[in-house]
Amino acid sequence: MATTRIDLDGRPVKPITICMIGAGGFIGSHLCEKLMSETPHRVLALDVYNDKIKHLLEPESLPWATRIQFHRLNIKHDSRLEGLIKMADLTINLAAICTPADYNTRPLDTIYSNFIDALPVVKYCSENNRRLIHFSTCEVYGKTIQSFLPKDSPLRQDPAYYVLKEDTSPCIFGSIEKQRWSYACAKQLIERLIYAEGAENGLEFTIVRPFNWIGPRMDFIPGIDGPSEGVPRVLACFSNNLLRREPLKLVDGGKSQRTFVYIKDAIEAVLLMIENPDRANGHIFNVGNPNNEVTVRQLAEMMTKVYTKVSGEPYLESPTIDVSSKEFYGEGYDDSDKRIPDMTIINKQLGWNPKTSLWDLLESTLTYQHRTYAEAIKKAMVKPTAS
Ligand SMILES: NC(=O)c1ccc[n+]([C@@H]2O[C@H](COP(=O)([O-])OP(=O)(O)OC[C@H]3O[C@@H](n4cnc5c(N)ncnc54)[C@H](O)[C@@H]3O)[C@@H](O)[C@H]2O)c1
Ligand SMILES: O=C(O)[C@H]1O[C@H](OP(=O)(O)OP(=O)(O)OC[C@H]2O[C@@H](n3ccc(=O)[nH]c3=O)[C@H](O)[C@@H]2O)[C@H](O)[C@@H](O)[C@@H]1O
Repeated sequence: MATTRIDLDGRPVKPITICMIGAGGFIGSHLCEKLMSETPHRVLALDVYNDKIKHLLEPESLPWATRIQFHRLNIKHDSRLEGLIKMADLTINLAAICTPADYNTRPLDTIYSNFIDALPVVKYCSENNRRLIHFSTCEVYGKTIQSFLPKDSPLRQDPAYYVLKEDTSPCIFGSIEKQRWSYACAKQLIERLIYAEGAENGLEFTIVRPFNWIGPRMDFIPGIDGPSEGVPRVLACFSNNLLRREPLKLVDGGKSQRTFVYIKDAIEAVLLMIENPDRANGHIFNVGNPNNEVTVRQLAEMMTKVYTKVSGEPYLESPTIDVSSKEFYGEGYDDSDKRIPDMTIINKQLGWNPKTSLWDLLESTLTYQHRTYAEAIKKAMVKPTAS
């Protein structure tokens, strides 16, 4: 018998129905796993694909079979959307094009996916008085103020110029021809629309700004479970290079900095938002791990060390190679220099803090990558490619 769940204020948590749009993706699949295995909540899982949640949908004998339903639909044009939102107490919208390689090469699809396609979701929630948790991105902060200071300015050491805070930090993007920022700008505008729906029409909303969540099932390995010319996010790119024993490509020397958080830590934060509406409604939350900051070059070096450990394969002589962003992503690329989340608001509202170090999260993730892909890659590399 499942024990009754208690919220942060000691009150019993009532089982709810969640309409999860984009449930078949990286974050959605981990969120569905958590909800099914640890809570009594029900999930209407909406997505175009369900490969990453198939293990939750079959067989019928699974203990949670009656609590999760998959609906294959594209929210761009599907009349079932409003009905599914009305059937649920809460809608979580994860649907997006969210791989940087698409932002400057498919800017229209990126803007439509991250702004236009989200409009009906917000409208249906507001008109039907349904709570919304919307996934934005830490990319809405763009570049830090520090990155515009003179190289030798002592102010560069002052956190006020680089720590990113939900209620005070500006959004600083590159110029219009830097089409990389099509995604972040679309996310910013949907945030502003949601915030306005809250202010003017009383929409109960929470906005999540993930700071580089990484773990198993993130994106795809090109040529194995995704297009061979596809360019996924950095974890999958570097995993692919390691699996194929190729040098890891460092865009513009890998100087950019990121903070990475383990997907399983981040999902705990989302569950707290789900089960503590009084503490989460009306808030924007940074969800990241400020203690896990590395440059991309340091990430490559650490992943190489961890991979050698989990695979038992020897080091490569030249583990990395520098490439220009123009060569790697094409015209219009630009980058965030540094992403350190301020944790004040999420600490105060939800008492959440990440636990897993970068080394540990890479060890479990690369163990998964090696176990899942090593054989398939070996076969693919032996088989001559079709001439
Ligand atoms: N993973 C991260 O670290 C991270 C960081 C910042 C922001 N985010 C945001 O979190 C959300 C989820 O990210 P993710 O990493 O799980 O990405 P993902 O690409 O793995 O998942 C997105 C899912 O949405 C689905 N989808 C997209 N368009 C759709 C449509 N029109 N109709 C139905 N389904 C559609 C896709 O099929 C996919 O399964 C996105 O909004 C993304 O911008 C993620
Ligand atoms: O995950 C997030 O929090 C957000 O950031 C990501 O943006 P970014 O971190 O720039 O995406 P990656 O593709 O993971 O690139 C990270 C860094 O690694 C670099 N990189 C990537 C791939 C590679 O092979 N080599 C390499 O040097 C990129 O240039 C960039 O500086 C994506 O925009 C979204 O998932 C999300 O909005």
